[in-house]
Amino acid sequence: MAPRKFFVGGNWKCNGTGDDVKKIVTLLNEAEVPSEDVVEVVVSPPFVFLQQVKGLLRPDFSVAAQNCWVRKGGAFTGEISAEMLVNLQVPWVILGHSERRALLGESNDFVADKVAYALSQGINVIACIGETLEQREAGTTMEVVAAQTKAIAEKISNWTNVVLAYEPVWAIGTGKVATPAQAQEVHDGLRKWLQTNVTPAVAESTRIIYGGSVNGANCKELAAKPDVDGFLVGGASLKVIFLFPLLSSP
Ligand SMILES: O=C(CO)COP(=O)(O)O
Repeated sequence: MAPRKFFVGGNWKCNGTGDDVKKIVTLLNEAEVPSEDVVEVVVSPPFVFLQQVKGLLRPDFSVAAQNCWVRKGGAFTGEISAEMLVNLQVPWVILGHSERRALLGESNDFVADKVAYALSQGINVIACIGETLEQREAGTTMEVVAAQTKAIAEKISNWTNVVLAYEPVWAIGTGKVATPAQAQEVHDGLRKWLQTNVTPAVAESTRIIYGGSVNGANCKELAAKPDVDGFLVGGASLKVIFLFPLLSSP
């Protein structure tokens, strides 16, 4: 089976202005990085900048939306449908980010429905899962991420276009990165879960990426772990320096 291609996602979250976008994209475009055969780079600006980023960004990088509606579009004020992303030729979407799960009450089932619907429309999905600090301290990390993954697994039959992003909530935006051993333990557990509950082939081919306070200083050690297939970077992705160390790994 082909090795899993390293994946680097930059989640800009709810940040930036049109001018910032121009600056970041210019720097991304100038960066010398390994070929797209080796590393896949996807940046995720806020909806309103997707078109602008798409228009300016180098062709070997692609873009992701940060969310989309759970079903076909219609009378859902404020939402963006998967069909609209297809229409704009946005190939990826991030779904189930913990900020949406926690602040907007997105449940495991709701996220799973979104994943299934986006996939059905031909959009690639970065599906986010992860435990809170309380859950980690209670020793339920694997149980929590397995339940989040199970909800998705029950609603999809093809994992080809899914990247699973393990993002421990306690590590997001806190500067408190998971140790490489902690990340590897959960990624390994998730791969075993996929092996047992989906198929060994899906376990082998699905990329499981890590997110949570990743930066140029800590990414190499994390990337060296066998089950860490890339990153979903938040804060550091607004600074282009994030690319250089990340793309030189593993
Ligand atoms: O939430 C994240 C990526 O989706 C991670 O954010 P930080 O890299 O800012 O911790």
